[in-house]
Amino acid sequence: TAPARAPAPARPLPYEAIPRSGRNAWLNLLRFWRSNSFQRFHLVMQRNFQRYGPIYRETVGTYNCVNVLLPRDAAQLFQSEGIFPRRMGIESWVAHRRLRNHKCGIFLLNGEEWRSDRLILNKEVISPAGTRKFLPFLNAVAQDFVTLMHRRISKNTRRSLTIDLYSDLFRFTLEASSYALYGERLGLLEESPNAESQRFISAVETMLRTTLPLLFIPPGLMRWVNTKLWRDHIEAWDTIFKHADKCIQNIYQEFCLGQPRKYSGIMAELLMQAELPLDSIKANITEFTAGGVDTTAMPLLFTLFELARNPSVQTAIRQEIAEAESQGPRELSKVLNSMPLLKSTLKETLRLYPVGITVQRYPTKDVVLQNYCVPAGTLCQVGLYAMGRSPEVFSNPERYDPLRWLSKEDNSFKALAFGFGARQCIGRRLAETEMMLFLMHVLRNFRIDTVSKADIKTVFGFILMPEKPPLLTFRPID
Ligand code: HEC
Ligand SMILES: C[C@@H](NS(C)(=O)=O)c1cncc(N2C(=O)c3ccc(Cl)cc3C2(C)C)c1
Repeated sequence: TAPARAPAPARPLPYEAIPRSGRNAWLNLLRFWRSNSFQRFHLVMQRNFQRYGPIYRETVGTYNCVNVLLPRDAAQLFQSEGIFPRRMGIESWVAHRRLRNHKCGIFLLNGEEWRSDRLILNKEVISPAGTRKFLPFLNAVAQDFVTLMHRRISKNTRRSLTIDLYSDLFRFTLEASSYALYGERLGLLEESPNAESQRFISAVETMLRTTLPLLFIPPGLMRWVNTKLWRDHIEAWDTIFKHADKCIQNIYQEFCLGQPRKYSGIMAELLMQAELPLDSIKANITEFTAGGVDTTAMPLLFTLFELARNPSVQTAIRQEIAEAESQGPRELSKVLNSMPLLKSTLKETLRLYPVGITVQRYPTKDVVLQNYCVPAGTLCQVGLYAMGRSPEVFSNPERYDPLRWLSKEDNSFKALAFGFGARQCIGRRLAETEMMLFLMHVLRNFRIDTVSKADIKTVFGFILMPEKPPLLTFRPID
């Protein structure tokens, strides 16, 4: 008898056979608008994966997208992204740039324009050499944050401080990223932070909040649908650009007076290299200034909360910091590289609270996802929030356990909070370094506790944030 043949691999099923959430696109959009479920987009996706399985198609208004959950499907998307990876654009942002005749930064660019800017910016913003140069600047700001907290506690009769750290964290991340970008201190960690920078921080919040409802409306319509929303959006953008322009003017004047001898931040390096025209430097530095505030503040808040309700993890990290310090004075990047548990803690926070809740790509060639044939050019996205909490991907997903990242398990394509490949987050090293230094100094000086141990509810406001910021208690370690 003929040898038993291995069953031929099942021919991929047609695209039309992919399970679909909700039939009518416009009905979906209406439902979304009415129930304001944009804010629960991450939870809607998680429920859809539970209902339809690891792949499903969604059509909301004009937006049609294939959603995937598993690491191997993310890997497939990465393989088919081509040399000009593309995400869904944000029309309301591009509309503002056109309205004001500003150039776009790499977040909004595509194709050759994106690639040429990105390759030049990589050298100063994300390369190990670039990171080593701005690292001391971030360290100085992290130390000033600890000084600020000690100053506040010393004013208390009790030797502790229980506060909502929300606005302090925004001041910290803006102070740190601005120092790395412009080589200038804004003074946000002083007693009376200056009002202009405060206005900038709230403008970024307003811009992000008003971006969300505009995401799903065709650009031509948005001005008429809701003029207040559109006006607030544009006004917030104008404040953001005015602030960035003021910082850029300061450093540009100094630069024209004579080239700074020592490293004075990313902007100065880009001016000196003169590989990017000034208006491109401005467009990108503005994106980095605004993109470096909320994105990095949120994971710090979530990490402090999780360490407060997981005291054994907090103690283990404090132990690791003490050991890293006990090895005598070394270059800061070496100290950070000798704290794998602290690095895994950031990964664990971003698993449960991914700032960007999805990674999107348009595959440049047909791709097979979950044995369905997905044609080139179809918008696909990896549901990071659902993946991070899926028992199919992580054992005991509800447990905050940084050690899971240090086990010999295969974690490839599981830590996608910064995206992947040539188009991954360019601020990744700045954000990681900023958060590592902040936590190293804060945990070495304070024990963190939290009033309530209950899970924090999250809302999606273009970035993932807590519905209500947790109250945290800081106790100095003598
Ligand atoms: C200083 C700026 C900056 C900071 C800080 C920053 N980002 Fe980004 N991020 C960007 C820019 C710019 C892009 C677009 C990169 C591109 O399109 O080439 C981006 C893109 C991304 C993407 C899409 C990547 C992809 O593969 O499509 C993700 C996800 C992301 N960031 C996550 C994060 C997370 C998580 C944090 C903080 C914990 C963060 N970012 C902090 C600037 C920043
Ligand atoms: C939250 C996440 N969304 S994502 C990219 O995954 O879809 C994200 C990750 N990294 C950076 C950002 N940015 C901002 O917040 C922001 C604000 C204003 C401007 Cl001018 C530019 C930005 C960018 C896009 C840099 C956003």
